[in-house]
Amino acid sequence: MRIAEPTVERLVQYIRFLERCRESGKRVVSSQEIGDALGIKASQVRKDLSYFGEIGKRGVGYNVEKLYQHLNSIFAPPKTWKIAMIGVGNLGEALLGYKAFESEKFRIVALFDIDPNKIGRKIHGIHCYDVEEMSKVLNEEGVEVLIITTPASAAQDVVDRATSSAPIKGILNFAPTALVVPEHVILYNVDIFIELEKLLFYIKLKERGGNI
Ligand SMILES: NC(=O)c1ccc[n+]([C@@H]2O[C@H](COP(=O)([O-])OP(=O)(O)OC[C@H]3O[C@@H](n4cnc5c(N)ncnc54)[C@H](O)[C@@H]3O)[C@@H](O)[C@H]2O)c1
Repeated sequence: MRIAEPTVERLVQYIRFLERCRESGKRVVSSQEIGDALGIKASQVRKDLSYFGEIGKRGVGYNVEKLYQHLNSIFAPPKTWKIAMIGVGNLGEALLGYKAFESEKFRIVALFDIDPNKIGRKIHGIHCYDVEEMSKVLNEEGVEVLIITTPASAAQDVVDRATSSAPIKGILNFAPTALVVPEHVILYNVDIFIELEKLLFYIKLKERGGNI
């Protein structure tokens, strides 16, 4: 089943919101409440959730636990994805310090860098290896996903080396460069500046009453 990217983003938001509901002991939630908390129309929430089968009753709301388990089962197969990060500079370290990485669904098991001051050290509790050891470590650890936070100039080379020597399935790339990856690898680019440009564009559009 092909799910549009904005839908996937909303589903992730629903899961996060339901996590908060579970933590606070809330048992039932309505599409209106979910929508209000996330700034999404209740009709959109109902549409998204009905897409995966009827899991709520009209007028009664959704059982938080059931909906949470249901949405999670769409996203995370019952395994912990092993991730390696390549390039542990300012951005890499900031990401490693981000609480969301403490998850049952994925675990960063190895870091790689070329900086002798980082190699052999633990950063946020994770061992940093020499990038030259990448092939060996990726295979030993069973890494399937890479996060690329190297300078743009180094990204393609590390990706080529990793994908040609280990069974990598997906790459989350932060380096501002158009990476070429083998067909079996899913590449996802994250660029905060593109997001910011988009935001500024829409602010301008709104200020002009919808006209460019
Ligand atoms: N996508 C975004 O929104 C976003 C935001 C900020 C930065 N960036 C990009 O993320 C990347 C990292 O930014 P930063 O500020 O952390 O830079 P940084 O210079 O602080 O860190 C880069 C790290 O990569 C290491 N490195 C260099 N060459 C390497 C190689 N061949 N193999 C392994 N490691 C290597 C360096 O030693 C360093 O630790 C850059 O490409 C930057 O443009 C993206």
